[in-house]
Amino acid sequence: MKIQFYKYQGAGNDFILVDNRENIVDHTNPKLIEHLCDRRFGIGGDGMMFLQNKAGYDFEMVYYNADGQPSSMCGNGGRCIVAFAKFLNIIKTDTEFLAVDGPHHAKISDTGDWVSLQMIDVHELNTDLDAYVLNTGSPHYVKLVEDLEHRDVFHEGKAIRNNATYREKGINVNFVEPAGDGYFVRTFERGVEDETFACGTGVTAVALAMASHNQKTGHIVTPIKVLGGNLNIRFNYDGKAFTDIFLEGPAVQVFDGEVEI
Ligand SMILES: N[C@H](CCC[C@H](N)C(=O)O)C(=O)O
Repeated sequence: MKIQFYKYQGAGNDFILVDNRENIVDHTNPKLIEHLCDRRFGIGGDGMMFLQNKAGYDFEMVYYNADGQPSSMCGNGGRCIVAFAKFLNIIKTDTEFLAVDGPHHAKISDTGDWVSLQMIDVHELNTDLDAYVLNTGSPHYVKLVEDLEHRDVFHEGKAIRNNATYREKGINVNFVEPAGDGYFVRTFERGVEDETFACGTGVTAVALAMASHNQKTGHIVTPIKVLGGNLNIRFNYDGKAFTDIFLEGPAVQVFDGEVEI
């Protein structure tokens, strides 16, 4: 069977999207998703998403990592599926959709390429030696480093993701250093098992952890540079809970096509 697919990227984190409102694709086949995400034998992507109908919401986001396995929340994927929903004329500039971590509100620019996605509130921030560990819809490890540009993020990130603490469930590993009035972040992503050009739930985790690290409270806006561009995180922090968290940035349709599945 041939299906229509659309390729999107959000700050270089890239995804294959399918309009599955007619439920034509059985996406419970990890080998198929893994093949389609393969950058040489398939379309290529950090993950794959299916837009589906859901009573009470504009749509449902079903997300898989590049390894073909169902995943926790994908922030950049959430921003891209909102742009996809606008492209499909399902929404205009505001939306409420359902994802694996619950309902999400999002706004999209009239031009359809800038999306502000509300993330779940965060009430727990733990530490692991000198790193921070928190869940922003996906689990994240955040470590302040120096000379990030020259660090071996793949091997250092892979080692942490597979150590005795995290091996079983995995974790996304974010390395961060101050840059301008924000931060530079590089991420080794679970389920991609490689460094990606951006990680939305990851930069969100970094912004929250850095507010706590610097003991900043109130309404905070954190600009973050990633390999694939720039993202912005806005949130409220009272010293305990992080609320009204928005991940903002570009979401661009790169190409579309048909693929035999
Ligand atoms: N790899 C992540 C999910 C995708 C996260 C990332 N692409 C984002 O933008 O949040 C995990 O397995 O937890």
